[in-house]
Amino acid sequence: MSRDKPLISAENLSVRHGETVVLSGVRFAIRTGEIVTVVGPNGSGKSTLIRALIGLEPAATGVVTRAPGLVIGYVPQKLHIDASLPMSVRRFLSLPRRVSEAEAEAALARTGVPGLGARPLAGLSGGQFQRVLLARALLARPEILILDEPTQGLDQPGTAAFYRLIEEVRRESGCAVLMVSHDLHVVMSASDRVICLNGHVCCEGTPRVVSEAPEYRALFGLGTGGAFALYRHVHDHDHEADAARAPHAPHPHDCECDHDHA
Ligand SMILES: Nc1ncnc2c1ncn2[C@@H]1O[C@H](COP(=O)(O)OP(=O)(O)OP(=O)(O)O)[C@@H](O)[C@H]1O
Repeated sequence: MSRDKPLISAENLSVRHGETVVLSGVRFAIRTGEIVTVVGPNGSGKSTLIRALIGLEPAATGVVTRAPGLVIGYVPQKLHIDASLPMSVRRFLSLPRRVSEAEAEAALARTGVPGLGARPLAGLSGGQFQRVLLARALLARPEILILDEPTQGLDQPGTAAFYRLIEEVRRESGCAVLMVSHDLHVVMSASDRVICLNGHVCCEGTPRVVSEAPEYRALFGLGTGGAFALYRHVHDHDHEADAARAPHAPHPHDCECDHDHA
């Protein structure tokens, strides 16, 4: 696959849920080897963007293009497992492609949960389950890994280890990584590019410096980071055209981007 051609791209992408415009005018591209992180407040359309890029949500306007035959390893934000489902971790790892015992165990070891193969899927802790989901995604040998809030359920050391693992996977396999995360200060050090979403692409850029700043507290209420001060902004959108955006979504001018919307 050419390094220059995007693996996935979108032009003027809008997505509706019913009458509500959840995303509007999104331009996006990710290329081989890049780690791109999507951040934004709750309800800002992050999961919707991911799902639209994969083809799980139809575009209301615009177009999404995926490289022909692109192998995607997707870890969704939520995967409901019926507690009565008698499925072992080992069997789950063989869906949809059958993998050998050795491959399955290597993947589990890689993601920090060796020896879990015989356990019932429904009996795993949240953190173990996330790691098993990642193991399954890696077994597909993806050209792009797409992770929607992959560290939910992981403790702090687990979160840091998870991002180190993602970087390792990228380094070794050269795959691209697209993820949604709220762990901004951790993500900042591991991402090549950050996209701030707020119903549209509010700003995007390369993380430069890690610092403490009030913007992050104002936006996410967590009091750490200040990651929004780190973005090198590309201000390529028209806030006047946002009239039709979701009424419940945060107003674009509420976005704590480090630039002047006037
Ligand atoms: N299937 C659906 N039907 C109707 N509305 C939906 C549906 N899925 C999402 N929405 C709405 O679309 C908006 C964006 O949702 P989305 O899940 O993409 O946000 P998000 O940024 O990923 O949020 P979070 O950080 O809470 O995960 C929200 O207002 C949500 O209520």
